[in-house]
Amino acid sequence: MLKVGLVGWRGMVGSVLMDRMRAENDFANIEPVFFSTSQVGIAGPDVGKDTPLLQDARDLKALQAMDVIITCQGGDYTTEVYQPLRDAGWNGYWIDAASTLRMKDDAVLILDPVNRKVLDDALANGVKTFVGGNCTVSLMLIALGGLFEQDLIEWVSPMTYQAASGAGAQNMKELIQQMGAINAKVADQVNDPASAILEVDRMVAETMRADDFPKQHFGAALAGSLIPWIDKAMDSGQSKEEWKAQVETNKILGRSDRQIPIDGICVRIGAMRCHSQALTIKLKKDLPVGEIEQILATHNDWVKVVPNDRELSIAELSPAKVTGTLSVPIGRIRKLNMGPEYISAFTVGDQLLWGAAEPLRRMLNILQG
Ligand SMILES: NC(=O)C1=CN([C@@H]2O[C@H](COP(=O)(O)OP(=O)(O)OC[C@H]3O[C@@H](n4cnc5c(N)ncnc54)[C@H](OP(=O)(O)O)[C@@H]3O)[C@@H](O)[C@H]2O)C=CC1
Ligand SMILES: N[C@@H](CC(=O)OP(=O)(O)O)C(=O)O
Repeated sequence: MLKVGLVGWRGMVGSVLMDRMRAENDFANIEPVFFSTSQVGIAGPDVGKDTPLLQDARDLKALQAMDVIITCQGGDYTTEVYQPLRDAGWNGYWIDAASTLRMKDDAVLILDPVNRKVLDDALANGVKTFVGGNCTVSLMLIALGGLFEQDLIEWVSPMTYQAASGAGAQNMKELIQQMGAINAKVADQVNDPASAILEVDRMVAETMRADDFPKQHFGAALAGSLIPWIDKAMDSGQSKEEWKAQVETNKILGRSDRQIPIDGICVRIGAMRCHSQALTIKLKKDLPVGEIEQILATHNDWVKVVPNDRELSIAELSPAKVTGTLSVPIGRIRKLNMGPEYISAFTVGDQLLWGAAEPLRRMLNILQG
């Protein structure tokens, strides 16, 4: 039985990972050891079997006793601990949700429904470092897996609508505070059938622009508004989130030769934990929509093709419907006026499940054969 160290298990991504591992009975097949950076020595979470008290996540000796370490603790922790642990001679499997190691040559990106062969080859070649991809990238690949697998895509331009959860737990709370602050200011007028909507709108705008509007984490209004920039700025003019789309997609697919161009604009919107993406795709050839839908639908167990129908699109392609599930619906698939090889699509996925936690637990299962 593999001795598995879990770090970051009580954070937001870690909690989703724990829920999934409990639901799939993953703890039955491993010897779990829980680590913490702040709660050393107290009892760990209930996983249906005895576990040692919480160990110090910075204790290299304790970490070296693990066959596998899964971390959702974040990039700073990875930066602090990973290399010293390797330098100390630890040769176990490191499975990480953070982006820190993603572009290292000796790290492979995990998304097994899309790149199982890349993962199997890596394991056969002795790779020991496996990193979950960026949430937007992983969700796009689960949705478009069939077209990528058959090498039918010339390029993709994803325009994203990303949830508050991608920025962290505090940001999710701030979004709700913002909604509450707006409602509190205009509740009487909203409930008064005789009130003038333009006056309500003026009060809302004033509330969002006020100095005391809760925006400590986002730095701007998200409720009733949006933020057209996610992560740091790159020299290319892209945001780092936009830069990740091409480099990570091609790395997940194991393409080192000809890169598939992928570029668009990433936008934060007031959804809770589902990222949505409007995709413009140039195919390598003119395929009937029915055939495209068939290729997409049969690729994996989680993608769900939604017919390009008004009622179905509204019902199925929404963060409210998808949140908390592993389903990745894709719809609005139609030919664009630009030409027969150009199609549109719209996809939604829970960024904490396929976007973060799920690839990690599946990698652990792959290690167990
Ligand atoms: N948020 C996202 O969408 C995604 C995040 N990631 C990666 O995962 C990392 C972790 O993200 P996320 O889960 O959002 O981070 P969190 O801030 O929710 O958790 C990180 C750590 O904070 C500590 N912590 C302190 N106070 C609390 C508290 N009250 N409740 C829970 N934990 C607490 C815990 O460590 P301790 O027990 O040691 O105190 C915990 O493991 C990110 O840095 C990123 O690298 C990857 C993909 C998506
Ligand atoms: N940047 C993503 C969330 C995230 O954590 O991404 P990454 O794992 O690439 O750092 C978002 O804001 O929605």
